[in-house]
Amino acid sequence: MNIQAPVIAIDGPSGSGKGTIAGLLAKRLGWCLLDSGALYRLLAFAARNHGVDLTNEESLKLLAAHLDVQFIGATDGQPQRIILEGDDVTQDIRNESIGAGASQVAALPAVRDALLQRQRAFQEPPGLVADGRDMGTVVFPDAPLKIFLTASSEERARRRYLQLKAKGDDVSLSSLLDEIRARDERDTQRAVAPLKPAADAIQLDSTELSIEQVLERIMSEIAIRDIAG
Ligand SMILES: Nc1ncnc2c1ncn2[C@@H]1O[C@H](COP(=O)(O)OP(=O)(O)O)[C@@H](O)[C@H]1O
Ligand SMILES: Nc1ccn([C@H]2C[C@H](O)[C@@H](COP(=O)(O)OP(=O)(O)O)O2)c(=O)n1
Repeated sequence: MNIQAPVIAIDGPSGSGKGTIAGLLAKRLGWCLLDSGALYRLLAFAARNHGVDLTNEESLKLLAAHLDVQFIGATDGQPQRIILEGDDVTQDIRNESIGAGASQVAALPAVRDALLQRQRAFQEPPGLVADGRDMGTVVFPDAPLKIFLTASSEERARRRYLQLKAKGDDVSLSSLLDEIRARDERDTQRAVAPLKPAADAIQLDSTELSIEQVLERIMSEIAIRDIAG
């Protein structure tokens, strides 16, 4: 019998805290981590470097299928690093322009298809924490725990503002709010794998919760389901 490693799927809109929570959970459980949004960001970044238009579905599909990327696991004090074609692009892909490009290429069915198996390959023992938009609905529909993490758009823009400011980026709160709303609109309205909670997802609004409180809520759901051994 082929018993697959369990998956915890964390989906939700930009700035809801998915990446932070997924990274902390993976560390606490000693599980693998899939930052699926990074794949779409990497594709947008690679397309820009190779002069591929973000509407050219055929070329983007080829680029996605051959994306030369390595995820180097988090070590104590160091987050996961992402290497594209030999270069460390961990920071370069974390800006709103690449986020918007990622959202644009992610609406193309051929691109999603080309990245599907690459995402499923992350499902390895002892388990996987996967964050994105369609982890619970499309990529890992059998995940024993699905979280749909949200927060108000104002709170998400505020979080992103503080995050980018701390990195030294020159950003404005009002344009970040506009960008977050535009991305929500594109991600929820697209025809293929739109951002929406799986029927069996637990919806968690983190607007008034700290990172630690969100983590504890999810840890208690893991304990109830007895999925982490
Ligand atoms: N519950 C929370 N309360 C306050 N800040 C948070 C919370 N969750 C995440 N953050 C912060 O918000 C920012 C965006 O979080 P991130 O994990 O990148 O979101 P996402 O992956 O959903 O886009 C980060 O700087 C993170 O530290
Ligand atoms: N599983 C996924 C993950 C991301 N995407 C798309 C849609 C998002 O706007 C972009 C960027 O995703 P990412 O999770 O990195 O973005 P945020 O950190 O939430 O701002 O990629 C997707 O369509 N499906």
